[in-house]
Amino acid sequence: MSNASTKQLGNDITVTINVAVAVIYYKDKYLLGFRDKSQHQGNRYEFIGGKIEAHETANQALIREVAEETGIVIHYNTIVKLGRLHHDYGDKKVSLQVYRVELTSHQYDVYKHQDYGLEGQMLAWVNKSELLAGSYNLPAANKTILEWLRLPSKIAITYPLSHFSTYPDAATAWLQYHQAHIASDAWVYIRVQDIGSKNVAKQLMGQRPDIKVIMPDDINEHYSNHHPASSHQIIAHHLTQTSLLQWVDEVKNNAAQLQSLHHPLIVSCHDADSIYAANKLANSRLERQESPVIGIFLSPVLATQTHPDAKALGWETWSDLAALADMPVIGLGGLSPNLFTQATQYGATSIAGIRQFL
Ligand SMILES: Nc1nc2c([nH]c(=O)n2[C@@H]2O[C@H](COP(=O)(O)OP(=O)(O)OP(=O)(O)O)[C@@H](O)[C@H]2O)c(=O)[nH]1
Repeated sequence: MSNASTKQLGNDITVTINVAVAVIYYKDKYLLGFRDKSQHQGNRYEFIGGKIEAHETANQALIREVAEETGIVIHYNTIVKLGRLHHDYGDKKVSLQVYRVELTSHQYDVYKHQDYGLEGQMLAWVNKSELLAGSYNLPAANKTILEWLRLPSKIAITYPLSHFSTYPDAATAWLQYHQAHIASDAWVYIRVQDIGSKNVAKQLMGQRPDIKVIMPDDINEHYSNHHPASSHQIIAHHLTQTSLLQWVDEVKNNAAQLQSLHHPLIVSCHDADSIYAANKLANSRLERQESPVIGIFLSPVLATQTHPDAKALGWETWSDLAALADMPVIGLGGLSPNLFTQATQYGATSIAGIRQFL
């Protein structure tokens, strides 16, 4: 990997600096460095990282930079790719390759009182909630990284209404079940497919104001315009693979519709082509300063009861596909919450499901 790629456009030569960035954390504590005022984007906090040298992979650069700047050896830690993003600071263009690195309790104990890094820079362990609330002044490109970090480790998906079709009143049964079973403050993808379900979705949000909701994109209008009270609960919109590919094909009206989605997006992908489409969408939204694509549901990892005809990818193929994505990847299909650690070893930032996640 080259540390700088050069693009010539007429007389305008722009150099992009490739940077490896480590989001180092232990439980709710996140490690920030402070950039000296003489540096680019100086007098701001940053995640530990630096330029990728010509002979290095991003991963190698990450391990080297973390060791050089802090002394922490992360060679044996699980390193999960969060995403890649480009940012033009005007005076400099950067391409950040961002990874999440969870420290062991021993590593945290050793380094938690280290106030300065090995290059003399100030270090700080900060609370995740304050970091995400914007309490620390970071370079502008990091805004998207903070959006990615909002994703929880587990996401629940609701049952389809048809799951309750044997009940005399399926909608009431659906509502009662989800109202009682969703964990507090959980992120829930309310997968509603018809008008009747949309109504119960609204009722569920009313009964459970604590939950953060991922909504199908086609009912954005419905909720934003008619239910502003519950719209603060909508944390992201979901885009099916079909809608995503239609966007790429620039199907009539679809692009405009996507621009009208003001919340972050989570998209579904099942193959490499759709992941490339998701990358394209993410890039375009970044350039237009629209809210970012914060994740991909990549499925099915394993065989599922809900989609018995879909061929499972298996962890190895899933992992190869996840590596292509420029944003966090959520494992979906045949998973249970206790597979989270295993999933991270294959590159998942989060896992999702219906059964056992509710
Ligand atoms: N380490 C780090 N760099 C970041 C972050 N966000 C961000 O935009 N960058 C940008 O990525 C580049 C980092 O490379 P660097 O730290 O080696 O660059 P530098 O020019 O400050 O270092 P140098 O003095 O060695 O040339 C800088 O342009 C910096 O502004 C971040 O969270 N961490």
